[in-house]
Amino acid sequence: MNATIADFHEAAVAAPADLAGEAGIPLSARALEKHYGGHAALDGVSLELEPGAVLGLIGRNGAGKSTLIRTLLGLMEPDSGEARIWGRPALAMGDAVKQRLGYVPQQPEALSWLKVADMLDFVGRFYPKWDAGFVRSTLDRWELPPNQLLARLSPGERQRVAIIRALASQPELLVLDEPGAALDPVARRELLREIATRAGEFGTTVLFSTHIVSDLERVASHVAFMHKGRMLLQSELDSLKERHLRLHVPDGAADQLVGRVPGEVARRPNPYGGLSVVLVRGEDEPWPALAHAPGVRREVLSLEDLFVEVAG
Ligand SMILES: Nc1ncnc2c1ncn2[C@@H]1O[C@H](COP(=O)(O)OP(=O)(O)OP(=O)(O)O)[C@@H](O)[C@H]1O
Repeated sequence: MNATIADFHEAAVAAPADLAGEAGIPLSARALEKHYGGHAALDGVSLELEPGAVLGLIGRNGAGKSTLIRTLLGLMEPDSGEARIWGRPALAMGDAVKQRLGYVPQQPEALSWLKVADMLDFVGRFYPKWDAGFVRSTLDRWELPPNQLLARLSPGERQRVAIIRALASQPELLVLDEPGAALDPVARRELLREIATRAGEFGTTVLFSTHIVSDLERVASHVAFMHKGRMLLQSELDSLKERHLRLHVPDGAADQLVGRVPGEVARRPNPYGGLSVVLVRGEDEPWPALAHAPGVRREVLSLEDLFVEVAG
C-alpha cells in the first residue's frame, strides 16, 4: 500500500513553481519539512490556495493538518521550505496582512481571562473593518453569554466565540483548524452556512481542516488530502470525482492481472471474490483498457470512499 500511495503522491501533487511572483495567491507553500525528533510532521508539503477558493484539508488524526496550518500562517518555523501569504514570507507577516486574515485555532485559548464581549471589543480595535453589529447579532443568535468569562465557557462555546472573532474582522482569508471538532451538529451547520455565504457573496478565500467528509463536501470547492505528513493530492472537488474510479474485476480477469495498472492507487481482494482496483487519471486522460474489459464493473467513488482508500 505504501508504494502505491507514494506513486499517487508523485502523480497528483504539483509544487507551485515560483512562490515569489504570486502576490495574488492568498496562501502558498513549497516543500515544507517539519520534524519532531525523528518523526516527520510535514514531509515535503506543497500547496497553493487560489483567491476565492474554499479548500477543505482532510486527514486522519496526526496527519499534520494543524502543523501545516500553523506553518502556513507563520506561527511555526519549518525546518526547510517556505510558506507565503499573498506572496510574502509568512514568517515576516506585518500588521497590514494580519488585518486581512482571520484564524480560528483548534483550541482557542487567547485572552481567556476576559469576558466574551470585552475580548471582542478589545480585539475589534485592531481591525479597520470590524463589524460590531455582526458580533452582537451572532452572539445573540448563537446564544453566547456576552458577560461570561471566556475561561468558563465550554470548548464548543469558546470555539464559536473564536469563529465570531475571526468573521467580524471581515477577513479576505479565513483559516479554521477543525472548526467542527467541538461544535454540535446544529452549530456546525450554521458555521458551514456562514463559510459558504462568505465565500459566495464576498469572495472570501477559506482554508479549513476537518475529519468530517460530509462537511467538506457541503462547502469546499477544493480538497487536499494529507496522510502521515505528506500531501497525497490537491484537486478541485468536482474534477476529483471525475478522475477517480473503482473497478471491480471478477475472479477470472483478476487472475490475469499481473503488474500495476496505469494510474493504480490501491488494490485489494473483494470479499465476494475478484479484486477491486482504484485508479486515478490526469485531466482529460482516458481510462486504461482494464476499465473497459468485459465483466469489469466501474464504480464512481464518493469522497469518503476515496479518503478511506488512500488513507485507510
Ligand atoms: N509539539 C509537538 N511535539 C512533538 N510532536 C508533535 C508536536 N506537535 C505535533 N506533533 C506530532 O506531529 C504530527 C502531526 O500533528 P498535527 O497536530 O499537525 O496533526 P493533525 O492532522 O492536526 O491531527 P488531529 O486531526 O488529531 O488534530 C503528529 O504525529 C503529532 O503527534
